Amino acid sequence: MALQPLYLQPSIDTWQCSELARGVEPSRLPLRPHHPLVVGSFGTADALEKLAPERVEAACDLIEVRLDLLSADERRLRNWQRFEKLPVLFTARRASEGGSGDLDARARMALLNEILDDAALIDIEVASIPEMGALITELAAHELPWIASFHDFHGIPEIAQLHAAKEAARHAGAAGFKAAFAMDWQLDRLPSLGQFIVGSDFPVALMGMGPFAPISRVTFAQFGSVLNYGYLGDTPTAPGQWSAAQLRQAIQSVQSYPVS
Ligand SMILES: O=C1C[C@@](O)(C(=O)O)C[C@@H](O)[C@@H]1O
Repeated sequence: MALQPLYLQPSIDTWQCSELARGVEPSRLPLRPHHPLVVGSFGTADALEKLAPERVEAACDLIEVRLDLLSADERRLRNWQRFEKLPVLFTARRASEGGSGDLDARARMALLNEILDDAALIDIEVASIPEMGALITELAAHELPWIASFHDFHGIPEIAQLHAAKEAARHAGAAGFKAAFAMDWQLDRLPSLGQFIVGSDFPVALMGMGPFAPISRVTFAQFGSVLNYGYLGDTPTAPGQWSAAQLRQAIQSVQSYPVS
């Protein structure tokens, strides 16, 4: 499969300032300012095996395969190759940020190393950067971009904490920064979180989890969040996710009202 790596662009048109500027032609950047992408996330091997590619293509711009949710036999099938028109983002999530199987850094790197030829983008937690240096070096050698992620299942981080995590991601050579956090009632935090996206010269994706996940995901997309996750099949990969098809439709319905 010869898919191009996926390059991320900041939500405002300042990509020249970012790490991305190194040798990358803007024309190769599929993310355009205020044009958020929808990520269809597979929560089960069954969906990966059975969903019709046309249905998946209609629901999202790229797919996420959660390697930590698949058995060794299921991974060997490489069923993600059925979706040859879509870029694939691979994730092997650490347990402390919601991953399955309590995989240590070595095991997660081994899973990711197996699929590099099929990958357009890799997810590495900001917290895993220090222990996954070997993989990060390998990705740089393959010119394969990666997104640095951050998860908080208890509440919304302070902007200063998000800023520090984003700068750690940028410093380590990530192509973007993504944070998912529990949002129970704090809708009043949406404007400042939105401004965190709008004011960034580095690609940022934010998403709430829990009761206000749906409203937050549409709102953050309006602010220019670059990756917006929904599930494919019947099993969400985070609490409160929309299905990818619903999310895409909702984002499309508000796309004439971008916030910047
Ligand atoms: O990091 C993320 C985002 C996510 O947690 C969400 O909130 O939609 C879903 C995960 O599968 C993915 O790896």
